Amino acid sequence: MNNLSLGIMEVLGMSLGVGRHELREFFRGNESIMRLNYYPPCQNPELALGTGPHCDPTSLTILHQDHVGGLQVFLNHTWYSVAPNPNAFVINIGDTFMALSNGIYKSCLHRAIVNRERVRKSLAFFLCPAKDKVVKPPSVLLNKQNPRLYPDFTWPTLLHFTQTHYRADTKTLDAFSAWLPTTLQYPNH
Ligand SMILES: O=C(O)CCC(=O)C(=O)O
Ligand SMILES: [Fe+2]
Repeated sequence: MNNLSLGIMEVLGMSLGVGRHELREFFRGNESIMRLNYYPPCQNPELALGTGPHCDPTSLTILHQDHVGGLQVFLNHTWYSVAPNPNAFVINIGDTFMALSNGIYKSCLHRAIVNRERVRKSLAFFLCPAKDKVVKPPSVLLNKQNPRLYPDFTWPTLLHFTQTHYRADTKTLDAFSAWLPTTLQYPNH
């Protein structure tokens, strides 16, 4: 998974015009997380969600769904189901990569619904930068027309923010950018 995520970073780096090695290098020694989600059957699936709407605060998510299905993404005011395919991964951009690409790649709002009959499992690998890496876009992505959108930060600070101050949604990076200067002023915040 780690190798695959770094390979995807090479492709994303090439698509951004920053070259093949820069992002792979950035994620060297990464602090990635693997999570198994287990969704039991639910008597009232229309009243419950398996995972509520959120954007992943991490950099890149590689998600494996089993054959049951339940992942949905939000696009143009509509929730779309992502067809389950146990032979494929779903690749999701997270907020940290949105910041790293200076907003060129966008994180996407998604959720998981439950159903009445069947257990569902999904496996998610989240690529996250090493603790001390400062998240800032490569300089080739910045110019007068494309100024910095987000401040410098490190992954543990964003993780702390989303775990204790804010439920990750489409506005996480904006809320984080507003909150960050207050923590520098009051470090125990
Ligand atoms: O179970 C799923 O399909 C989605 C899970 C998810 O979004 C997450 O773990 O961040
Ligand atoms: Fe997610």
